[in-house]
Amino acid sequence: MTLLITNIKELLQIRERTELKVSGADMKELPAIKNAFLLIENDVIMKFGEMNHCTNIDADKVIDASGKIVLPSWCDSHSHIVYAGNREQEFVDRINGLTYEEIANRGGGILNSAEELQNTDEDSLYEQSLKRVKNIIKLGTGALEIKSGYGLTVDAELKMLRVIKRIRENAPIKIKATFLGAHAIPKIFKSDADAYINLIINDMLPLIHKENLADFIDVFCEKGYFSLEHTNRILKAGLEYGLTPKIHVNQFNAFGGVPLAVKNNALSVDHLEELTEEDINALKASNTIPVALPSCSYFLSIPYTPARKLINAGLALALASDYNPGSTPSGNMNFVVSTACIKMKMTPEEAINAATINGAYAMGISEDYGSITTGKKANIIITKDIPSYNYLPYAFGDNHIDQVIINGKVVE
Ligand SMILES: N=CN[C@@H](CCC(=O)O)C(=O)O
Ligand SMILES: [Zn+2]
Repeated sequence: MTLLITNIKELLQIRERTELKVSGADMKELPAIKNAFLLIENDVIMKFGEMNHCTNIDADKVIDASGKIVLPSWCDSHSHIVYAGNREQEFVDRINGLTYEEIANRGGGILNSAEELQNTDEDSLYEQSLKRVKNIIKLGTGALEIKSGYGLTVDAELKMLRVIKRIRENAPIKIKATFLGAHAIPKIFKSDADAYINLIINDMLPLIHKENLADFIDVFCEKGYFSLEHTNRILKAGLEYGLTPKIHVNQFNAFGGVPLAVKNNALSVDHLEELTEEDINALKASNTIPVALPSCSYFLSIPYTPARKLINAGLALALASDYNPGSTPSGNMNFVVSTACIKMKMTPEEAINAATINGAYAMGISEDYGSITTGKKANIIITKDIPSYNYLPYAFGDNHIDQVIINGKVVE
């Protein structure tokens, strides 16, 4: 099956297969071809170039993209899209003056979602979550990382990870799974956090390994959640089972989590609303990619990750949604890209790089996803007729997507 897209106003994000991420000043460049074509064979990008080279191509299906921009689909490297119910009451409580921290301290927050998930059966959890996944595919997401972390018991963490596995088997997009048993300390372990950490290491990890349910390990390294010592123990235990670290760090407080993550060869460090010079220096000497989550900052009214500081220091930066019921009830990567431009002063080129190739890097899949490259997976966004790619983040409230192609097939 071949699919030919012709008369593309601008084909964005053309890269060599060896370019696994884009860093520093290079993020300002978004290699593109104007008046282009793109040929897809089965699920793979076969060929592309200027329209005047589009000769003698006999395709099964042709899409005329006159006036439209074509780019790789979004690679969302941080989500908690598997959850039960919602936390709209906490949203109203925050409007009325409570803080995220106060809500968590009185047993709400992550523990609230955990209780709801523990009481939800696996099929219902799967249905609720798959609906959200289908929704974000229509919004242009073509690769997604999904975390556990709303289970917090052996059974419920396994239930979440099995649901992620079912989504991976049934949704058309690329899915990576992360074990986040260390998302919060359950109430019954409040006065004995070490006992919960032992449960994660001695009970959860071996079972997850046995069923091959996770690619990565995550910890919420934060005051009131998991200390540096806890984080170090859990990451090391995960590494023994072949799970690469990707951690939540510096959301509210910076106290050494970033250098610790780097020491443990973390693939990514996510959040970073707080950031120190020591953190930047640690990242500079590493392959760990920082990941910013602007929708979370927007929703909680907390500081935005200082993107300019990171990029100006020569680092790569990825953007992700953080889709979850508490701090970010949205998985819309178009909003993420706009908000990064508007609030974090990223240029459209930087934001698109951060949400495609660098997002793919933050999931360890940038050899196959995140750019227009011969041989890569044909996961593509075709926009509506828009003046230029700047218009995507500029007109932030509108949906500019006309069609989404996943594995070479148009999503209905
Ligand atoms: N900060 C930790 N975890 C999630 C939010 C969890 C929640 O509030 O349910 C995040 O990345 O924002
Ligand atoms: Zn998160």
